Amino acid sequence: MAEYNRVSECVGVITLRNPPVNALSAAVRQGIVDAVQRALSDPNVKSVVICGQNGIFCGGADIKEFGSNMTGHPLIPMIHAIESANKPVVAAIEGSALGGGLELALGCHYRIAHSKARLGLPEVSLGLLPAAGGSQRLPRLIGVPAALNLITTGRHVTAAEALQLGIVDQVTDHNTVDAAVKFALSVAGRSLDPRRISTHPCPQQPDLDALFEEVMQKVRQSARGAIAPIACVQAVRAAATLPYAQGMERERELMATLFTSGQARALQYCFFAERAVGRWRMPSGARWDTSKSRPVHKAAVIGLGTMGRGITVALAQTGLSVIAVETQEKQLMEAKQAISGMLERGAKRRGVAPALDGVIYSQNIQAVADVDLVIEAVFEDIALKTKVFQQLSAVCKPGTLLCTNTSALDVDQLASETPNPELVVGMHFFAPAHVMKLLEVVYGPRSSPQAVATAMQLGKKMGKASVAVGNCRGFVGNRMLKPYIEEAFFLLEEGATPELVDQALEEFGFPMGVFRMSDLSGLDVGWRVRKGDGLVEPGTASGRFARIRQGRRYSPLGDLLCEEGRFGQKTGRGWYQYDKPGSRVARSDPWLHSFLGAYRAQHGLVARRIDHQEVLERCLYALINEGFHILDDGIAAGPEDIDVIYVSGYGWPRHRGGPMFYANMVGLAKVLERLEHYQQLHPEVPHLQPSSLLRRLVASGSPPIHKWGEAIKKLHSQL
Ligand SMILES: CCC[C@H](O)CC(=O)SCCNC(=O)CCNC(=O)[C@H](O)C(C)(C)COP(=O)([O-])OP(=O)([O-])OC[C@H]1O[C@@H](n2cnc3c(N)ncnc32)[C@H](O)[C@@H]1OP(=O)([O-])[O-]
Repeated sequence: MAEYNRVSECVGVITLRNPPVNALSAAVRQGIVDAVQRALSDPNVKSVVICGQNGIFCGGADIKEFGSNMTGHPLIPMIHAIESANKPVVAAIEGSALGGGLELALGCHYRIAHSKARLGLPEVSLGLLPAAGGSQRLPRLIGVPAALNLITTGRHVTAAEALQLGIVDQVTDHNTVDAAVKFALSVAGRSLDPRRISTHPCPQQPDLDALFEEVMQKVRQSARGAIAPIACVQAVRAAATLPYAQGMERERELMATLFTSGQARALQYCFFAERAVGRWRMPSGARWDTSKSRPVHKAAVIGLGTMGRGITVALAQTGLSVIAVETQEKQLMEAKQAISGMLERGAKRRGVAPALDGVIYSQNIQAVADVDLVIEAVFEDIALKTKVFQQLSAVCKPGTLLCTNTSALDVDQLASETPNPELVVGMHFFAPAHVMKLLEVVYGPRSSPQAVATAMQLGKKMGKASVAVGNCRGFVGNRMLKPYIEEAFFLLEEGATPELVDQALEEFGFPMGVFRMSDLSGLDVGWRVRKGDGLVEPGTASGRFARIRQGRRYSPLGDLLCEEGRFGQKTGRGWYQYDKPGSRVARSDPWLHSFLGAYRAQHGLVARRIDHQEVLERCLYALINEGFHILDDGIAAGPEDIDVIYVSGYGWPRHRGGPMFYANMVGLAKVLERLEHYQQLHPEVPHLQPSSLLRRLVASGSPPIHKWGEAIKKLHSQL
């Protein structure tokens, strides 16, 4: 797991070998300890180089070990042994040096990085802190402000930035190990005292208290309840104020509280879930590893509204050539200007040239004749989309993949309008499409595995968290959102205010509560859908029966607001009021409160006191319950798929792992019991009726989330 060789007569080279990222497993740690001992005890060896195989230095501690009882040689004394060695040790950093990998490099006396390498301490994103001395060495090396930035954000820096910050001593464009060996030879015999970072004091910093106070405030605000970023600040503060040994003790204490926390478990679950969704599978048995994607060199986007523009930018930024089609000249010109602006701003941020020439604009759908893939992003109207699909089928070369960016329409119905339904998939982007991480790739019963593989591959290329999901109303994300929003409406009827509901959800960790979110996305969107579903009726009727539609409880509150022209931020009025249309600062609206009072009086509803716990249970458990239905229906392949969708597209707090992980943490029996409780109180609300999968999982002993897959399979086979 760590190979030892002697090169150039007198340099001991230790190579970490633990594919794919040379994580510091127990075997690797033992290998390093043994190899260091060998190098130090060999009188012919004058200096040592540590590197990693396959072009990657080290991805850090082995995260898979965290779930079990960690055994083997601990990391901290291993790094200490390297730092206190009496021969120079040089880290040769290729690929990545992350977390424990960078901490290992910081224990070395010198660091040489390849120009393409990335370095960082991303432990915070796993709910941890750099607890192998990283929180104590990095501030000593690069100063408190820069270390705070890196450790609290977990961001990866380029080799160039690492050089500028003083993290590495040299950057090379050539073979890093050769450069490190050469370097190691050149420093052999030099005093190592100034190179032992733990012996340095932290660089002086004026107004240390004010700095920490300011950073702590900022971190608390952005952490939204996550505890690791706060512990990271506390650990760096220890580095700045305490001698090294005491700082290490503080680092250990803080890590101990984080390590066993539910948040760390949730964040590490998210890390693996994001990778697991790439290994997609369909109910037909088609899978990621047996389905070959098609190459996509040229793509087209039809319809250049908000979504189409974002999709065009996302495609162009991957280096594809894109034909952007909009039939109206004025809209085309406006879209061109907007897309160019987005490309320019994005390129500036990333320090690259904007891909302006990659986009060709056209008013004519014939222009897409030779593309490999089309993404249709016209208005959400099945008749219009059907027409576009029929045109595309006539125009495109054989084999072109036809994708629809719909948020809820029937992908299979669209597919049936084309001569080749196997070439049709949904690509559900989230606004703004060039920014939001999530992409739902929707397969219908006739979509070919190759079409799914191609859309998933393209999503990956665009840097999206792509999740393959089955075709149903709302797919996964929006289908689960429906009961969540409905429960929020019902809570208003029963006595809550938008402020109370939003506060409960924001304290839980959502960036915005359901009402602030609706105001942002526009209340008219849901109104249009409800009208299409025949749910909207004139708002004059009163009493309980006026609130039953299609046999189930219905709240017309959202419709009534829309009838008043209150569409949210864009009209300056919605569930809140805003200074002017388009303004983002939501203020409580006395009109809304008296409107709610009058509404309750009209319908004979008596407002009662509703607390945060009820808000969370009603909204979140209703959403989770729908997640169980989705799993039972085979629309999502596993709980990870649902959780990745919610964390990357719906603002679910990452440190709570996603709705299904959260249900697992709360306890399935408790979720079931609360749903049963609310269902008894509200029998006319079907989405509070516990899903049969949830019941079956509880009856089979509530297996842990990583075993649900097996349980679902077994439960299905018993039917
Ligand atoms: C006391 C301890 C203190 C210490 O401070 C704590 C730490 O170091 S905490 C650690 C701090 N370090 C981090 O947070 C770094 C986390 N890692 C990364 O950010 C990326 O993996 C990396 C940039 C390295 C490569 O990106 P890429 O090329 O796109 O590749 P990819 O991402 O698709 O991964 C490929 C496969 O490797 C797997 N795997 C990866 N890392 C680890 C690991 N550490 N362990 C185990 N496994 C790991 C990953 O699951 C995947 O497996 P699979 O079965 O194929 O799905």
